[in-house]
Amino acid sequence: MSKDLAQLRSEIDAVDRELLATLNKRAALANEVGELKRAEGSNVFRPDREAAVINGLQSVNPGPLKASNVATIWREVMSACRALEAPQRVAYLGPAGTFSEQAALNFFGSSIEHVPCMTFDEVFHAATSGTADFGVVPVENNSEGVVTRSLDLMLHSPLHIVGEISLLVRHHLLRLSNSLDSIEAVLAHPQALAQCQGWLTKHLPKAERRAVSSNAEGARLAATNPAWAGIASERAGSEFGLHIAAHAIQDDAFNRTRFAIICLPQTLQAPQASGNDCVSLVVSVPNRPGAVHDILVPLKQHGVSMTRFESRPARSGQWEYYFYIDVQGHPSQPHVAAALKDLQSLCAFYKVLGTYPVGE
Ligand SMILES: O=C(O)C(=O)C[C@]1(C(=O)O)C=C[C@@H](O)C=C1
Repeated sequence: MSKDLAQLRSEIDAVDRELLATLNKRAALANEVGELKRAEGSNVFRPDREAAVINGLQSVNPGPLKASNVATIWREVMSACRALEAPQRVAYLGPAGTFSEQAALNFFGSSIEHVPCMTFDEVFHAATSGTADFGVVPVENNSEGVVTRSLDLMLHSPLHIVGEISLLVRHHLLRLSNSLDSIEAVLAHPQALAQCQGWLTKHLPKAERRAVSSNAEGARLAATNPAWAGIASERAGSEFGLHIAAHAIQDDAFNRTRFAIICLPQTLQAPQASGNDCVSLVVSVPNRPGAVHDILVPLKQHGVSMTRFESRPARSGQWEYYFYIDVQGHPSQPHVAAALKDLQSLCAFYKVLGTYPVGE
């Protein structure tokens, strides 16, 4: 005879108690690891170890839990254990409810100390000055291209990139009512206004588009005036008590943003090779014909794939540029090391922004 609901629930209760005892045993072990690390002065956050834990469990997972469930659960378990060792402070473009905050939570799990900042400059400053251990900044959107301020700030920053994460970004039109009538202004970050420009032109041609410091800030302001609307996430909408007047208004249905995880080298050194890695560089070349072509030759010669090539003005008053280049691989691989060495010898300026596992 099959079990009834009460029986099944009482079995679930018993398993939950076993799980709780086991999780606490794990947390106590992590506490001991924390003491060891404090004694030797080593880093608490070890993303390479966390990835190995998750991969190891996925490889022996008999189901019915899916591999992705295993990853989600253990990311949170390790986030909680890590916070017992030492809470990791993470700076991002706030206020609460931004996609940057979501990216921080997806990467570190929810047991972090939040350091919301007003601008990207402030995120860099927080991570450089020690107010935060890590920063999370958007670097690229698949429909709008690079986030120029983040790239410009990386150029002279002592921070390096230790990880990346990409998010599917769905923008909603949020306001105090759920209609599209009588909207005088739409307030959002310039990137979001750009990502929704087609929809805005079609549905709200008369509304002013007002750039503000973040989408969540736009949502916050929209909650103060019934004639204003914001463009932001569902979370920002609930945070400020707004209705979704129009769902998913971004022009590209597969609108994704890539975020970089940045920190001082003493907080976390470049992660070891994971098997699927990326090196981010910024270089400039002497101002002569063919110089840009020349720097690509070593990559071809050593069989290294380039996954990104962006240029930014050098602001020297001349027509000079910095080139942001991502290549596949890890410098511990001889062909990657050889390609980078040859490339560096051709550059007037060469800086490795980071070596890190390719994100989801
Ligand atoms: O193995 C470690 O170094 C730990 O600190 C333990 C642990 C974990 O919970 O498994 C926690 C934090 C680290 O980022 C990696 C793993």
